[in-house]
Amino acid sequence: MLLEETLKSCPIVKRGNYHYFIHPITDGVPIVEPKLLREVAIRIIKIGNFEDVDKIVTAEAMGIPLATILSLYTDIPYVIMRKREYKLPGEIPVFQTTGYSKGQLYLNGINKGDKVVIVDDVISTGGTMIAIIEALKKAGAEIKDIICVIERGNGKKEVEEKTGYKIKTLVKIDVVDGKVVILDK
Ligand SMILES: O=P(O)(O)OC[C@H]1O[C@H](OP(=O)(O)OP(=O)(O)O)[C@H](O)[C@@H]1O
Ligand code: HPA
Repeated sequence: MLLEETLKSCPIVKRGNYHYFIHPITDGVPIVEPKLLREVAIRIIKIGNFEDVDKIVTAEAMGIPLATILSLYTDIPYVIMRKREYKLPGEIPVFQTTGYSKGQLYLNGINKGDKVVIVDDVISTGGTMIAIIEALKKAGAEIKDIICVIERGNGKKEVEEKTGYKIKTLVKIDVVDGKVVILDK
């Protein structure tokens, strides 16, 4: 499939000690082909539970194209956790760490009791997913499903153990000797 094929040939750069892979779905670079975007969206819809869901939730920046296409296919609205503070009433700030960055994420637009599906491009250390789940719990949302396109490292397992939620992914990878390798899940 196109997702696996494009991952195998994508470039790797170092960000501190972190070997960062650069791929259209995770970075929008060098170019996002509609064929790939469609394949990823359809694969997410096939494994995801979008029944009776009020909102799709994602994190800035690279969850946004995914949430947009999923929203168009499912007719479910979406909420973006932004890195910018808006100071709106009820805004929920949470701390986010990744393998190469630290910062804040801000949640708006979720009401108590909302049924949500979380979607993101990658889960690596799991720091971002922990922040998203924490914010949604504070908002009183009911998390119906969590789907990430790509998993690498131990983040998925750690978040599952810590939170009790199951995280679905499309592909598991590792970065070995400057290359992406596809792993069995
Ligand atoms: O499991 P983790 O180690 O937290 O890594 C995963 C997160 O890293 C990336 O986000 P980033 O904050 O770099 O923003 P971007 O979408 O702008 O690249 C990606 O979009 C995930 O949200
Ligand atoms: O290696 C990566 N590449 C792209 N996005 C990411 N988000 C976490 N890790 C990565």
